[in-house]
Amino acid sequence: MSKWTLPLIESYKSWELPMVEIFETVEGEGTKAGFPTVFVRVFHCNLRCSWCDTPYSYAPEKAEYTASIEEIIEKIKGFNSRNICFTGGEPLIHREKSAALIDAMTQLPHIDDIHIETNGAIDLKPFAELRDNNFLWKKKVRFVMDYKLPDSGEQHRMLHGNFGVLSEGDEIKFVIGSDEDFNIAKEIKETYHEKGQVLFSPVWETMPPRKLVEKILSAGLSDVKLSMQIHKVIWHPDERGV
Ligand SMILES: Nc1nc2[nH]cc(C(=O)O)c2c(=O)[nH]1
Ligand code: SF4
Ligand SMILES: [Mg+2]
Repeated sequence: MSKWTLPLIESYKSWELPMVEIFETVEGEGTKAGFPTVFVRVFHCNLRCSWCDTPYSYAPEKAEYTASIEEIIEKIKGFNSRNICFTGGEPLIHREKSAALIDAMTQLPHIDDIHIETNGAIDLKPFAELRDNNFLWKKKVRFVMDYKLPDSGEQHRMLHGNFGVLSEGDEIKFVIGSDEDFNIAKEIKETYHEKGQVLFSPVWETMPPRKLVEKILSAGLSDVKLSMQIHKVIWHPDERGV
C-alpha cells in the first residue's frame, strides 16, 4: 500500500496550486533535450542554490497566479507537445497536490512522457509508490533528480535514500561548477547510484563545457551523459518562458 491514495480526478480537479508559468518550448536538458515539451512551473522551493536560474519561483518573489488542476490540464491540452516537464521551484513540494496534478497529467491521452525536475531534497518514496501501483504512472512518469553539490551550498540537504527508489528510466543530474563538485559527483555516483541515467551538467557561469568533457573522459566515466542547457544557447540565458 502506498502512503498516499489519490482520490478520483473528479474530487481533486478543483485543488489549487501557486503557479509561475506554463509554456511550450523544446526541452533544453537531459535525455529529452530537443523534443517539444510543455513546461509546467509551480511556485515555491525548499532550497536556495547559489547558482539558481529561476529565483522568480520562490520567496521573496510572489506566485504569478494560482490555478486549479483542471485549469492547468486545460492549458496543457492547448499545446501539441507529447512531453511535459514538471518543474519549479520544486514541483513536488506541494505533496498530495503535486501527486494529483501528475495523476491528471498521466490521464491525458496525447501525453507520452512526464518528467519531474526534483531537487534531491524531497522524499521520493511516496511518489515512487504511487508509480509502482499505477499503470499510467509507470508508463509515463519519470524522475529527473538533481544531486546538489558543494558549490550550490545545499549538499547537506540531499536525501541519499532517494537513489534507492529510482528506476531505469529515471535520470540523476549533477550540476557541476568546480573541480571539487566534479570529484564529489564522481564519489556520490560510485557510492549511491543504482538505476537511472547519470547526467553531468556544467554550471553556465563557472564551468566551461570543454573542461567538463575533458574531466569526464579522463576519469573514465563511460556511462555518464553530458547535458548542456541548449535553451541557453538558443535564447539569451536570462530569457524567461523559453
Ligand atoms: N527549454 C528549457 N528547457 C529546460 N530544462 C529545464 C529547465 C528549467 O528551467 O528547469 C528548462 C527551461 O527553462 N527551458
Ligand atoms: S532547487 Fe532548483 S529552483 Fe530551488 S533553489 Fe535550487 S536550482 Fe533554484
Ligand atoms: Mg531546473
